[in-house]
Amino acid sequence: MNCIPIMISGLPGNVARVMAEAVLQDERFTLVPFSLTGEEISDGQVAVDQTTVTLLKPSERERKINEILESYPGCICVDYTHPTAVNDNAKFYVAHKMPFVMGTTGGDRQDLERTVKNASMPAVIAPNMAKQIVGLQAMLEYGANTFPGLFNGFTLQVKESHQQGKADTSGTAKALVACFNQLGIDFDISSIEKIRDPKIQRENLGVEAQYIKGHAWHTYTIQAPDGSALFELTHNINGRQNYVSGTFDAVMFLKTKIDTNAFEQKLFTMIDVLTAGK
Ligand SMILES: NC(=O)C1=CN([C@@H]2O[C@H](COP(=O)(O)OP(=O)(O)OC[C@H]3O[C@@H](n4cnc5c(N)ncnc54)[C@H](OP(=O)(O)O)[C@@H]3O)[C@@H](O)[C@H]2O)C=CC1
Ligand SMILES: O=C(O)C1=N[C@H](C(=O)O)C[C@H](O)C1
Repeated sequence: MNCIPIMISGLPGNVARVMAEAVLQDERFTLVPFSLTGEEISDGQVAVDQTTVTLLKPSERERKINEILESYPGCICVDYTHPTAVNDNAKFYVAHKMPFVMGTTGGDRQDLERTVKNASMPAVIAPNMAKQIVGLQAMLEYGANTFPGLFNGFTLQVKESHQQGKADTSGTAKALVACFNQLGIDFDISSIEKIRDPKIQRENLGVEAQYIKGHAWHTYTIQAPDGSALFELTHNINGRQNYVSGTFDAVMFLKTKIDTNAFEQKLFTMIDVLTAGK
């Protein structure tokens, strides 16, 4: 089988590096030696293992992309960049008919969905690519759709802890809050408690030192108004390896859709990917 060319956007960022290294280890894929990055980047190239990747600033990408696509036909993009880049990057991929997996959170999510729905190629968009968390999301969505209002009047507390540099409120937490809202709980995403202080993470939460710079710990606490019932859901991810398998499943999902020309629908979620892989 020919290798699928993968362009990882977001190098030299944390997740993009993990993904690029994993692409190099996976015989299904070949790493496109270019990466969309930010305007402030100083170095023009980064090394990923033995591969030199050229970084393309927003001001440089238009000039290079046609040559890249000629050299790597069928290229699929994987975007792990920055909330401020989500919408422009999606528009860039769509303009150049590049299917993509958008792992980056934040940005204008309604605009992102509109961009993909009007595109000629499909995309997978998900705030979390860890398959077990996607499964939890699917369970909660089922519950919310099947038993709307089940938790009417209950209260919710959401705490999410991530590495200090995380720019935005967790997209995963926002997605689960939407399910809790449908279940009847009045809660606004602005009330999500963001924990970014390494001291609190170490001493209060117990995040291991090795994961302080890369972890995603979420706890959702639901209580009955009279205090007679309490429910708690926690999902803690340490490091970034847990996102690789789901990301690559999303790439293979898009490849199958494209090869079978079966994509009237353009916008897909990780629940679509998980369901297809049952
Ligand atoms: N869906 C999922 O499963 C997961 C999603 N995420 C999300 O992925 C994103 C990246 O996380 P993380 O790697 O930790 O973040 P980092 O800050 O480590 O990396 C972000 C990278 O994006 C680059 N960047 C900034 N602006 C642009 C732009 N306009 N175009 C292209 N690249 C740009 C940055 O470059 P510069 O240094 O120049 O700013 C940086 O290298 C976040 O939104 C995070 O929430 C993270 C983990 C899992
Ligand atoms: O920035 C991260 O690290 C993560 N971001 C995603 C989010 O915002 O939900 C997924 C996970 O929490 C890790």
